[in-house]
Amino acid sequence: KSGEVVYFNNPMWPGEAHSIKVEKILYKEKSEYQEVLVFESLTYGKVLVLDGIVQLTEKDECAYQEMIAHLPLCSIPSPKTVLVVGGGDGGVLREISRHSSVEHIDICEIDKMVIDVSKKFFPDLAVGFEDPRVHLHVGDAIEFLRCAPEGKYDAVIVDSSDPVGPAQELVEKPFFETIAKALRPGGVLCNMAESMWLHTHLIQDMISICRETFKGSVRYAWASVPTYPSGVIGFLLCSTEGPHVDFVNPINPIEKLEGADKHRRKLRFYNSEMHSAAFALPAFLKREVSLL
Ligand SMILES: NCCCN[C@H]1CC[C@H](N)CC1
Repeated sequence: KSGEVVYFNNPMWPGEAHSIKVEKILYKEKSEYQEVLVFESLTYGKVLVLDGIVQLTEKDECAYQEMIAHLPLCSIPSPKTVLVVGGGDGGVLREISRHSSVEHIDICEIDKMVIDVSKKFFPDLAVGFEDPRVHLHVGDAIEFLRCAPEGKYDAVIVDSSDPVGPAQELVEKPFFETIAKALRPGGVLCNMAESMWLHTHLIQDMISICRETFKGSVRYAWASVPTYPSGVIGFLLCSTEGPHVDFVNPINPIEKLEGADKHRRKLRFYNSEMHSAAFALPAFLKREVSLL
């Protein structure tokens, strides 16, 4: 209710809860897949919640959307064909469309309600759907990728919710194998990869699977997102066999793209320094997930 504080606790982060003060509930319905909630918060703008898990807030969504899109796309010379798995709020599409080299963007989102709710309550994110290069597929990404042509994509971005509920299968080996098949040689994957403080076992499992599945590089990066549990979120960057990809030093720096579009919203988080810094990892993580 308005004025109350809502507590987000979940088996994904036992023994702790994150709380945000609610000003006004704006939307609350059950879709075919999950409960969709939107509320106006006191200090983070509007907030999107799926099955009791914060997906984004207007105040800090820039960190996640900009990093998950530009870490992969700035790591290859001239991305042309991109696939987004999930991402129904449109924020990642908004970021991909900054890249003038991109000619075709497929997005596969399972829950139409997320798209409709974002268009109604989060126009600054849903603007991503207006780009003429975007081709929307409402359905299960497992099926979509099973049928995807071999070597079609330069980049795949998996902007998923937590692997509990609809996104469960998106961290399993068969799914990663279909992504590797759909990527061209030297193509790149950027996958949401949870919290270094809370999920090192899951991160280790994902890294092991990706090391077997992607014969290029596998690197872990992270960013600060205050409204995600433990205040950080990780990204797993993988490249397929082929032209070497150096994820740490962006070959296609965003700064050369900026200013191209006067009326486009400015970047609020990502830049080439943040890109490189994102791959610096704490000692415990390097040890625990056997990262070089
Ligand atoms: N496109 C909005 C972000 C979706 N990804 C988030 C990653 C962290 C999760 N705990 C919640 C969803």
